[in-house]
Amino acid sequence: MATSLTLIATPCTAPRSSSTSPRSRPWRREGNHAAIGSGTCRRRQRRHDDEAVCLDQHPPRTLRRRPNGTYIRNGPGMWDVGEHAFHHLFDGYATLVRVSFRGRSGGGARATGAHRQIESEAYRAAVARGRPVLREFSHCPAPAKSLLDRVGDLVGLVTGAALTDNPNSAVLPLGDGRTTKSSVLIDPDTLETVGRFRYTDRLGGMVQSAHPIVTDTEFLTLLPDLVRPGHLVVRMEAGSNERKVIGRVDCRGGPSPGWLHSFAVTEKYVVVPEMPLRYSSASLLTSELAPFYAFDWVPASGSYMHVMCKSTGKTVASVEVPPFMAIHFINAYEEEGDEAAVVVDCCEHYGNPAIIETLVLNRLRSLRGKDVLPNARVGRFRIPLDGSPFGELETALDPEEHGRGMDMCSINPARLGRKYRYAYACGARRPCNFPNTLTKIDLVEKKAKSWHEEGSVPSEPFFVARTGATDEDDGVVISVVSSDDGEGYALVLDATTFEEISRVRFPYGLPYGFHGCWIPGTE
Ligand SMILES: CC(=O)/C=C/C=C(C)/C=C/C1=C(C)CCCC1(C)C
Ligand SMILES: CC(/C=C/C=O)=C\C=C\C=O
Ligand SMILES: [Fe+2]
Repeated sequence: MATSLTLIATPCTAPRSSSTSPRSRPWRREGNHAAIGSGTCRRRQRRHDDEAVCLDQHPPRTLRRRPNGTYIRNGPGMWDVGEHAFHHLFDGYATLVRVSFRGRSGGGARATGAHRQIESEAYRAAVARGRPVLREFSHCPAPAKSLLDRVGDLVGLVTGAALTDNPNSAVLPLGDGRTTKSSVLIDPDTLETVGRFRYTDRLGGMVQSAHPIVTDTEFLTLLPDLVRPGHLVVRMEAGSNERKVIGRVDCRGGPSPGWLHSFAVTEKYVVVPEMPLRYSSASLLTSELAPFYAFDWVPASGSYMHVMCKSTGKTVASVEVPPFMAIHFINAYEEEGDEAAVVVDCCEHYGNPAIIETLVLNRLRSLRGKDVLPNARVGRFRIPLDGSPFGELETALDPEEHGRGMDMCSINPARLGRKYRYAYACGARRPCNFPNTLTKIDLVEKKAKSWHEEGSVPSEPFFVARTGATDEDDGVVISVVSSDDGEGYALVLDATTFEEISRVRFPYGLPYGFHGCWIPGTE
């Protein structure tokens, strides 16, 4: 049986029934894929199946770092449907990109690539009707005209059926090697949408963190509770379809939970962030946009970090912290001793939600070369475990090291929840309106090394360890790049030196995308 993968719908996981089997629909490539970096829309028709692509020559010293396996990346690749053009980067219908590397001992190497739309119900309905039908990140469908339809709309909002199931953020292989969890199941070879996941529990959860943490043994995620403001921390064992509640964290500020795109874990704890960018219940109920789409920015509500023990479900620390704005958490670890604490790192936007507006598509397309990317840093929280009411937030290294911009991070997964040294992220070479470098951040030396190519927009640098590696940075970093001329390639960097090993050219432009995963090949 082919390995299946989980695509985590962002963030609506409401299971939907479907009358047509996704398999019965031939794949079609509607709309266009706009490489946001170049601002061009490439309308060349392409089959979804493999296109021959070549690996550039490798300098001999890098041969032992040649990857062997498949990289799959997800992201919002289609921003136009019918006459409708989406407004925000996060609205686009999910597009998968796959690059399969076949390293050969003693010489050559080959790689093939493919891309394909995910057939979520949101995507299928939009294609069928020639306009978006469900609520996307920045788009609310027009309210129904008749009273009956309005009742239908309200039911849709309450049950979550009106919210998107467009899974445009992450793609995760489940640790059980058996099957996949979450809303959309993907065949990693053909990228075909092969089914939908149904939880067997009754936790509901219209909305969940876009970045569940998946290991060989478990799947951890957070479910926001908008009725009694708080978060459920839930766990699903590998091989099970049933999420179980570990515990609940009550919100300390605001009328609703903070947006939780991602979160962090240590070996013993789950860290639940609560930032002032909070779900807008009014927006969700009235289907009207809030100042930040589905969110309000409520600085007066405060910022907090909660730490829950994974084994007991008890909240062992709940501290107020300086205001913060973070979409992505990098990693966390425990510090023992007299001053026991949990250290949590994130891509922090100086407590400023402006990054959300920066990602509006017409700004990305029209402000190229203008220095309008808001500053960001590696924000390091220290959460004391001695009952103190406050936690600290400091800047982990001089942000000039990464051009005062940073987001879209990865680490060596072997360091998850443990003390670590290296983070990989997209950084900035200014002036720019979007992260345009790949950066390797050394959190011990407090230095960064960067890769940059004029006019190119690289996506998240994804770390893949070398088989048998023991050093934290022994491996490669993979990123899919949209180049200035609208073309696209997958880039492989040596994670130690951060020098280029190879690039795999796609014979056509690729859309910008978000997060990827790695499926090791057979040796
Ligand atoms: C891709 C990414 O980073 C974020 C995407 C976020 C989405 C699609 C969020 C959607 C929504 C909420 C966060 C709250 C409920 C409404 C809805 C618009 C589905
Ligand atoms: C692309 C992005 C932030 C860039 C900031 O500099 C965030 C994407 C989030 C999706 O997962
Ligand atoms: Fe993300």
